[in-house]
Amino acid sequence: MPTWWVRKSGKNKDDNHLVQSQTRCVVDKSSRRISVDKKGNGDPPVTPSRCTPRCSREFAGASGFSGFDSDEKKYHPLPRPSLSSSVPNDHVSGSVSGSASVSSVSSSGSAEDQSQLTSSRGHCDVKSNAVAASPKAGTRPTSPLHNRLSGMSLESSTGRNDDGRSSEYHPLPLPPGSPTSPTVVLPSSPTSPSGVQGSWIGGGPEMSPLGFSKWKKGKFIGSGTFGRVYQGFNSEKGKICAIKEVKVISDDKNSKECLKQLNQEINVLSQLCHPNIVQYYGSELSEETLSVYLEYVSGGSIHKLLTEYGPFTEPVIQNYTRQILAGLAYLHGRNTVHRDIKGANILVDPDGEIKLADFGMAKHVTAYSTMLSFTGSPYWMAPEVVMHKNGYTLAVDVWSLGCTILEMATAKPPWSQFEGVAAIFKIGNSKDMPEIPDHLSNDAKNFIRLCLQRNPTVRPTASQLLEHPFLRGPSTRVANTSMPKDASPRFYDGSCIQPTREPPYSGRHPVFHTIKSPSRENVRAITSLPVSPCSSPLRQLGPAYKSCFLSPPHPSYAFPVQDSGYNLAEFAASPFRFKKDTMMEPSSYRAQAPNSPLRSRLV
Ligand SMILES: Nc1ncnc2c1ncn2[C@@H]1O[C@H](COP(=O)(O)OP(=O)(O)OP(=O)(O)O)[C@@H](O)[C@H]1O
Repeated sequence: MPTWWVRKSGKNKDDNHLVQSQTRCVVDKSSRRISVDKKGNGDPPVTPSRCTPRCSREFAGASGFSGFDSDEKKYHPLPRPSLSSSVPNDHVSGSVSGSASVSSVSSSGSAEDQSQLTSSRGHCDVKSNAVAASPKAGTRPTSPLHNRLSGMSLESSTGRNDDGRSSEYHPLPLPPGSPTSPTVVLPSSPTSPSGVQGSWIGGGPEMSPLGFSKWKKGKFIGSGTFGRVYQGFNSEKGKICAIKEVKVISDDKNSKECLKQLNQEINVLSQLCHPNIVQYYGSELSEETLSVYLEYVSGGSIHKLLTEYGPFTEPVIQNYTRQILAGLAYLHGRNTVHRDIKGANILVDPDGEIKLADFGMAKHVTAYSTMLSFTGSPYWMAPEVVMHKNGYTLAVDVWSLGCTILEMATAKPPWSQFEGVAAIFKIGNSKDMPEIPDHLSNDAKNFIRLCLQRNPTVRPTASQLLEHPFLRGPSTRVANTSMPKDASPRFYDGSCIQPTREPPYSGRHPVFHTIKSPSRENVRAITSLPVSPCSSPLRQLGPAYKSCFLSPPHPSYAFPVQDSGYNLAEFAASPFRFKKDTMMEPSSYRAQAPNSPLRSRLV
């Protein structure tokens, strides 16, 4: 069994070692995720996006728990828990200062992620709703984190304190778009003695009358790189949820990283509402843990299904792919990139409905920003990510989708015959296309090839791919038994709401092609040129590999090689064909000398 497929714990240890020692990339314990941060030096300033009707809600998620920088010298804002002590009303409202505090801690790519997310929401006034929205709004919590972070042990497996008492919880925010969605946002607290700034996650009447969380933690489902997942139960509504939990341990680097990831997930998910994206219900901070409450998807992940039942048939692949794309089109329509699309992060409910999950890597992209961090799971990673170019776009998800389709067809990801660094080389520095199983239809093969084009600017967008014949073929009709019953976003109790920032859905089925994909202008702005191979993790491998740094752009950046029997030109000529971006034409690239200053920071 190839090492990539072994479950996380303890697997690929040798491989991890190899990657870490040779490339200084960080490879997680599963070796399926690599992270390389690059300093955001010289980044253009992030311009806040315009205020939308949902901004106040977004503040609740964004301004609260503001992320953790891996740089130990910097402050690490933590949620401000508990509602126990009083606070003057003027602290409860007003334009949020959270973004400022976030920005102040941002220097790495990861922290920059946070600041971008927050900055984009940073100019909305939440004053008017603040006090009215929550009965608790007139009280300001003290931050038990101050005590906790000075070294308390936080091990508990029950979700309750070891003495049996419940922790104090944050009220849960209502789902996005809720008319009564609370908008209480507290300004950042002064820095605590432990050097941690406090801020508050969300708010809302999701506490029981006694002040305890309505959510009860149930059986353990599984653990990921950044936390443990449990089943949960809403004691008032009788609804099941998934609880993603991270322990808050002071002065623990790992805990901070996990908290940062979970906060990232909260920031992104709290703004999303789509049938093919796992629904965010709320989050709470107790004395010991940060918990995120999510829609429970009982079927498990595509990865799990593949492990248990083997490769999927083409109709199933079609069906799942279409739903994944629907979720991606929605996400990309909000200029948000998932960055970690793979079977393990795509859940399936018992009806075969797909839910994109695990948004810990997701990031909002603005026209003025470039994505600088190198993060994700290597086998599903796009070449431009592997090569750590000066910016990449929503197109990275399309590449990963192509890899996921291959994963569904073969029960293993592309390049799985290669280990660690070798796989990274193959993806980033070869012209090779991963093997596509022969048994797939020509439509399927063509679809995969379109996704796996090395030049991100010629990759079709998610919306464009929804129109591809592969998803419209006869087998789609056979397999299409579980399209979302209702494409409208939903409250956590199942009722539907209309998205505020999205083109309205018409009727019972989503009109996905109306979702506006980011303009090519934006893509240009996002994608900084030239290609900068010097920032690639491959560069860390030393002089022996330097020849690759001066390589001209791959010829494979041209339209992909034709597969026998399928007329790719026909697809290229179709109305939804994407345009080539002349900005990314090979002549636009400038080679960078291998001894140019290294601009990336590998952690
Ligand atoms: N909303 C959910 N409903 C049901 N199960 C879930 C839900 N979210 C996650 N899980 C399950 O919990 C386990 C851990 O998920 P998590 O997202 O933390 O990690 P992962 O995706 O497996 O790995 P990684 O974090 O490395 O990508 C997985 O088995 C996943 O299928």
